Amino acid sequence: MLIFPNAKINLGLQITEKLSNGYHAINSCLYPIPLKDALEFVPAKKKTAFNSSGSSIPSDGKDNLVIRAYKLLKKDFHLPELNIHLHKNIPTGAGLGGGSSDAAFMLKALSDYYQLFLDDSFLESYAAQLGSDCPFFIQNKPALASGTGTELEPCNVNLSGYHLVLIHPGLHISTKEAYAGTTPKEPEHQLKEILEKADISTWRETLVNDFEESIFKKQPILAEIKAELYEQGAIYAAMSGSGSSLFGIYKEQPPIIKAFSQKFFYRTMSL
Ligand SMILES: C[C@](O)(CO)[C@H](O)COP(=O)(O)OP(=O)(O)OC[C@H]1O[C@@H](n2ccc(N)nc2=O)[C@H](O)[C@@H]1O
Ligand SMILES: Nc1ncnc2c1ncn2[C@@H]1O[C@H](COP(=O)(O)OP(=O)(O)OP(=O)(O)O)[C@@H](O)[C@H]1O
Repeated sequence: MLIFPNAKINLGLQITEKLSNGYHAINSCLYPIPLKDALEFVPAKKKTAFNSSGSSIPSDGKDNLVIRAYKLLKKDFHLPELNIHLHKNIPTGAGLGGGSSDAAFMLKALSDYYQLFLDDSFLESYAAQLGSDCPFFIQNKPALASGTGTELEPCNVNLSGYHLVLIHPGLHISTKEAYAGTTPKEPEHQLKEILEKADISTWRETLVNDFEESIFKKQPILAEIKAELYEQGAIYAAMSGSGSSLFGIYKEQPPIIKAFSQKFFYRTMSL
């Protein structure tokens, strides 16, 4: 079976409280974008084997999230051994949810391929065990995430027809460290109101990623990239997730920003 896990961007990210378990309560809209990995698996005659190609995956000392997703289902359902290949296109540690997406797509694909007939809420409960961003990729539609990010409700925001510029300057930011550097606070604006009622031209003033303040202080290049995205005509620009990717949303296909396209991961896509 061959599948194409896509990435996400965050539209707004409000960090509202530090929880007793060390996690943080957030409000954020997760929005799918057409930047994809490729993931293939076939039944194996011998023990399960995993290999990957494309961009590198820094080891975090644990199994790859694809394997962790497979083991999670195998524990509860009788699944055969597999040969698995993952081709990475989505930069890691980039705030794009690439690993989370790979894991969620693996759960969905195994349920389909082996006819487990697991519904979305069941799959989301498995995904939540793999990471805060994982459940979103089960339904993979614009969603308002709250709690630690695993509580999802549909978000009626539609960016079809707009163009996106995505820049990853190659800074791998640990999500854990990013959260540790923030100061939780009550949000000034209701995310749902901004996204579902306010015109996109107002987002620049109200749609904030709370990670930016602390991360931009440590990595000023990120603030420079965001400013240049606006300089080039973005209606809205921000860092995605805990970074370090930045994105700009444009009405028309924007010019290539050569200063960045020649040295960073740089993609433009239609939404
Ligand atoms: C920044 C976001 O990507 C926004 O979409 C997510 O909140 C993070 O999702 P993720 O990368 O799947 O994060 P996880 O792998 O679940 O958690 C990594 C680490 O980030 C911190 N973490 C994560 C989520 C959260 N709501 N509060 C946290 O403090 C915890 O220290 C956790 O150990
Ligand atoms: N299939 C995978 N793809 C990418 N990273 C993986 C994968 N499996 C495990 N990882 C580990 O998970 C870490 C985070 O991966 P992921 O790409 O989800 O985070 P991210 O890009 O920072 O997205 P976000 O911050 O939005 O969650 C990587 O640094 C890597 O060590």
